[in-house]
Amino acid sequence: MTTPFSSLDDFVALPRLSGLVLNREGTRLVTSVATLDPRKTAYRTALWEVDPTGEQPARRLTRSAAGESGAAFLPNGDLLFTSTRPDPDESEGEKRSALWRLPAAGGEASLLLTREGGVGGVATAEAADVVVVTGDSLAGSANEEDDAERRKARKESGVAAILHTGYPVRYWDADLGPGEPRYFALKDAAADGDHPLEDLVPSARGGLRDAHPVLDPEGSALFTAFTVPEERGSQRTVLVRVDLATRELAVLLDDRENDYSPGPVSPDGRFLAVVRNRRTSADLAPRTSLLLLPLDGGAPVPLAEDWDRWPAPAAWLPDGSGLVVTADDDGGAPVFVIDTATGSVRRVTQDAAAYSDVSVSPDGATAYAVRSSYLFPAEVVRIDLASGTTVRLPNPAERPEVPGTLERVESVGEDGQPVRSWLVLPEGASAASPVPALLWIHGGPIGSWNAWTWRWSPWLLAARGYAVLLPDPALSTGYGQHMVDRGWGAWGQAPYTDLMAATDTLVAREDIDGARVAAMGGSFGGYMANWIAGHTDRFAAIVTHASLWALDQFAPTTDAAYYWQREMTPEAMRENSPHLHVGEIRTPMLVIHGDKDYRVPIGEGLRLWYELLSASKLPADDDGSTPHRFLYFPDENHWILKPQHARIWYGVVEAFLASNVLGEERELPPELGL
Ligand SMILES: CSCC[C@H](NC(C)=O)C(=O)N[C@@H](C)C(=O)N[C@@H](CO)C(=O)O
Repeated sequence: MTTPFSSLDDFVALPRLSGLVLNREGTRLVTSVATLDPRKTAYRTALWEVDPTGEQPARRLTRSAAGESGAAFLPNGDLLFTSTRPDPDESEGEKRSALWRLPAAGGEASLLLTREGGVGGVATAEAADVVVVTGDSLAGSANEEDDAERRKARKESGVAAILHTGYPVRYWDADLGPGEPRYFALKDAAADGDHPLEDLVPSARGGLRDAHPVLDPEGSALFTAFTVPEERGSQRTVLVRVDLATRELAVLLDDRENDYSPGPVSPDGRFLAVVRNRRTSADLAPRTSLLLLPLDGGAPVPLAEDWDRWPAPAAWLPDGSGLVVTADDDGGAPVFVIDTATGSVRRVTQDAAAYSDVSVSPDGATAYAVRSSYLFPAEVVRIDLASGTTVRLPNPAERPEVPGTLERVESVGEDGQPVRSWLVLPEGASAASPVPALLWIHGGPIGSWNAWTWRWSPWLLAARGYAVLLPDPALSTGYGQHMVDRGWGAWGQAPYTDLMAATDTLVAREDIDGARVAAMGGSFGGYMANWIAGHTDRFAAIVTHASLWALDQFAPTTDAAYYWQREMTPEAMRENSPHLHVGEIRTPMLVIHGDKDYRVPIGEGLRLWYELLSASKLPADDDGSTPHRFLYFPDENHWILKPQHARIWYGVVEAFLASNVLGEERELPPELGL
């Protein structure tokens, strides 16, 4: 069967949907769809409208070469979005992200706000014409004019230097500073004319980094996580309230045992749902729980404290009787409703899919969400909150047909813990015709194989005849706190033995050829791939993407050193570091790394590569030849995002597996110039 997964060109051209917002009346849904640009070298995002009734086909709302994102409705139905499209009133404007408004009544989108430091995100109040935008200002700028002048001076002098006094200095793939995130109030966004900005937290410093404002329904206050620096390069996030009229900032929750971030405000404005993340240590694994914080000054009350899942709050029921949440659960992330009076939890959606971006209709009967699974990419659905019946609405794109089947399988860890996996089987797999297989290990490590990702598509391998096992070993979410606790600070133990147990179950199947099995992982999954390489020879090949190699080097050089240093003592780093086992590696390895990876810095990939060639049991020969390969992306980050690079990534992985697992040679992508 030919599907889009048979051809890498077809695969990268599949449209990718994300995000969903609902207007106040519950009559309009807007989502984003990324498609290839005409040169096929970048993705371009446009906004699409999806009919909540399911009667009309989806229709495209925006169209520009720059693309659009960050959709948010105003109470009057106008749609705000961000875009770097050109300012129609400036012939030679610089390309920067600005705020645009598409009128509910129809017509062209107009430019609402442009500023030198750009517009990052936008938050709107449900019942008032109040908008808060996020955007960068230089740390020393007194106001918008001053900021524009300082930026100009910096640019004209060609100075890129940044003087730091604190930590962190980088995030993901970007240098932090001298710009810092701020929140700006923009009044009367629905009206024409100028919209002066008010800097709501001028003393923010780095406090609003990686935070998102949540507005109350009346637009009188915003709630946000605020990062507070601590001694020795550490930090915590506290919960703050900013009064939009007075700009007064009040700290609502702050202690050294937890990080806090805001969920939605109750419809009556009396309660804030709060996510509490326990501060980790070598002995204490992460734990996520919910609080209801009375906004009249009362003490926070835990919600559904005994529920052994980690909820992400999405929306309140309009009468305040329930909080709609999603939570990882056994290879999915269903929608649940928590009764706010009793804390009892009711599962709403019943399928094995992962839900996100949930909003609730004004009558409280219906929810709308984005849903995906390993069978289909993200799509917009309508959910009957009483029955859980879920309907796929007419979407901007059809589901791509997949070349095989998906099964849920179980194995047993050394301590008796059930270890659950998704198994992708290619067409034709049978006892008479057993197929080669790939163990694909997820990252995080706190996470789960429960949603479609474009970066890790098992179907491309299935289309080439491989079975792909996607296991959730120790440290995975959706199986209770114990599953996380049993792997915490001991990555080379239960996570590794769980993966081996899952592999044992895989190769015991009659439809799998146990002699032709490879292992692969990215990021923390790459760490596990490296650990596997030094501890077993059972795999014919190992692919390790953006992987942690030498933990004592990784932990202080990653962009969030404090996070990993809390989990790993120096002794735990020694006990769990793959680089100390390089001398045991007898398996051909494909190392992949992007130079702009600040999460797992390139030093990990460089050192792994040199140590493989110089110190493994498969070192480079005296003529320099080696079974190992290093695929290096000078301009990609932790993730390989450019469409043509994704094509190269999958092409090289496939050729490496073919050579080492199947004993077959494949042509490498010609763009590699070999
Ligand atoms: C403040 S660092 C938190 C670790 C972070 N965790 C998650 C859930 O992503 C992380 O970036 N871990 C990486 C080492 C990693 O494994 N990332 C994976 C999973 O997100 C990836 O594919 O990027």
